[in-house]
Amino acid sequence: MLTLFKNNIKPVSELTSEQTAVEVKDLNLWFGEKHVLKDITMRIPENKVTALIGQSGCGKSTLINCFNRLNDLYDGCSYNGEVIIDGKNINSKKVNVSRLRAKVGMVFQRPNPFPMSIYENVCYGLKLQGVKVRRHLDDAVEKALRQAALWDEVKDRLFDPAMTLSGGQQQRLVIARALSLKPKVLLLDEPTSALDPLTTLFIEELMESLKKQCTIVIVTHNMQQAARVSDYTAFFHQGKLVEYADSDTLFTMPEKKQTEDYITGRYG
Ligand SMILES: Nc1ncnc2c1ncn2[C@@H]1O[C@H](COP(=O)(O)OP(=O)(O)OP(=O)(O)O)[C@@H](O)[C@H]1O
Repeated sequence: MLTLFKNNIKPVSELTSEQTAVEVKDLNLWFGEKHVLKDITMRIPENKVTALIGQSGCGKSTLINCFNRLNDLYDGCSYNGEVIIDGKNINSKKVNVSRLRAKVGMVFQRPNPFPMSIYENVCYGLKLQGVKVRRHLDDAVEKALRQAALWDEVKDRLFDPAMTLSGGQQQRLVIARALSLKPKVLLLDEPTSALDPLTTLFIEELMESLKKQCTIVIVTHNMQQAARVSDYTAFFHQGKLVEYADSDTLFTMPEKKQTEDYITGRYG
């Protein structure tokens, strides 16, 4: 049996719970009457990049929003099934949602820095958590900005408004803001679709280095990007998980015709 793929990438069927950052079990979600996620079961491997692909409206964003309970913000949303992170079902009513959202960071398509300085943006979450000592905040800000490959560009202007940064810098700032809380999982919802090709490449390289410290889940419409950056890829259609495999296999030998049609651009 072939168990060792390149870069230590195992087939998804062989992932154990120790190697899993997020385990999704029989997850169903509705917006009102509309059944949006249908019986999703999958293991998202730790310290890897997993890409979610599929036609617009198939439920990719809704699924990652289940990993930090963002769907709770929408009236009329209901769900059942389990999402297990750190051995706990985060759908349980007992879960502290603020703590969960620190552990599971999120970056959206459009950079969304807060209207405050670069420095204040990065330490915003830490201050909310009660960190007050200036030296601790300084250290955390520098560390997060270095991890997001932004430190050299902003170290002399930390107290400038974040809005004075370019789009690509703003996106890295938002990544630094999430990293300052040492997330276990970083969710990226089409993080480069508003950026130019060079900045996109920069963010893609960043993902490769960040996966050493956290698990990355990226929603993308860009097949080349999914093939380039991800270790695993899941293909969804109309709320169902159609195929999930290591990316090399999914992009070169998909099992299902539907997957092949999508990745070769025959539909979608
Ligand atoms: N807050 C909401 N209220 C009602 N319906 C919603 C809400 N959010 C998403 N939907 C619906 O759920 C379905 C899945 O949407 P979702 O945004 O998850 O798809 P997606 O695959 O991420 O699409 P895209 O690639 O266009 O971002 C769509 O039919 C969408 O209209």
